[in-house]
Amino acid sequence: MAISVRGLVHTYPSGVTALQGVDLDVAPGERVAIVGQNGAGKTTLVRHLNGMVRPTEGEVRIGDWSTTEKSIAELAHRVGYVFQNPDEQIFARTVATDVGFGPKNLGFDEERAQRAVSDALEAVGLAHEADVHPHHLSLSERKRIAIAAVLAMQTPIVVLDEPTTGQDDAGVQLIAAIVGSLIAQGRTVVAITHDMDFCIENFDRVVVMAQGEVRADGPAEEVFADVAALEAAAVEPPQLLRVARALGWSGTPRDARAFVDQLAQQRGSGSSA
Ligand SMILES: Nc1ncnc2c1ncn2[C@@H]1O[C@H](COP(=O)(O)OP(=O)(O)OP(=O)(O)O)[C@@H](O)[C@H]1O
Repeated sequence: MAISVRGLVHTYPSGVTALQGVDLDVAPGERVAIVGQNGAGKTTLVRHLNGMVRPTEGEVRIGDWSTTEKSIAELAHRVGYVFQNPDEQIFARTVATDVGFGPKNLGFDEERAQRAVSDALEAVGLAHEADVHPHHLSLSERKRIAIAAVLAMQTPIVVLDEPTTGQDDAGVQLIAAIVGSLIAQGRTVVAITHDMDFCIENFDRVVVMAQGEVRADGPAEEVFADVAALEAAAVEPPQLLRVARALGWSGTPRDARAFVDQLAQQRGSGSSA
């Protein structure tokens, strides 16, 4: 399902204007990462997608719906939102009840709801914790409960706010696999991330925000090659790219495999650039 954001301005009651006129189109099935410093407006932008925050000016469309005409409950059929802090999202006494809340609220019948819950818990590696109280689990596990709760809603659009925070390598790999599987199912994924390695390895398109504006938007390779835009937005390129630049390479290796291939090529050609 497509997302269309037009001329979006948001001013909080405190008087802070967090978005200064944002335009963004996301095609159905696309995966987009939003990056930028703290306070750039990323969370404010994505909270417009499920109606938690409403435009001061401009419009947000989710498929053929304008968010201003829909309630949060209606928008929940189309947009699943995973909070940055899982404790803002988790409230039930068992993991399974928490993950089952969304499907139940969306009107899934008992059988579909149960399957949605068990598939989602399986996907995040927590099937064995279904009956445990979420507060007995670690932050990284609670984060995965929050992801499962949104997966179980089977929405065409999934928004992830800082999904890899607090995850170890295995957790990051698991989240990368979830993003891959959502895309394979034709769903649209929008993720805010400060983890540039996760970003370049898993997202084809990167949107850079600073001071409530989109400063760069395009294929990951192009955006991360735009040194001026990254510096202006105070975004550090991914680790491998920094090493590649230090070596004087012009290419943009997106993961360790691509880096090693490029290294082998350079050695083969006897060149340093
Ligand atoms: N509920 C709120 N009330 C008032 N101001 C807010 C509120 N939420 C965010 N802001 C302000 O709006 C601006 C943008 O914040 P936002 O959280 O959208 O940025 P962000 O890029 O998501 O940052 P972070 O990476 O820290 O989450 C900041 O100046 C922030 O202080």
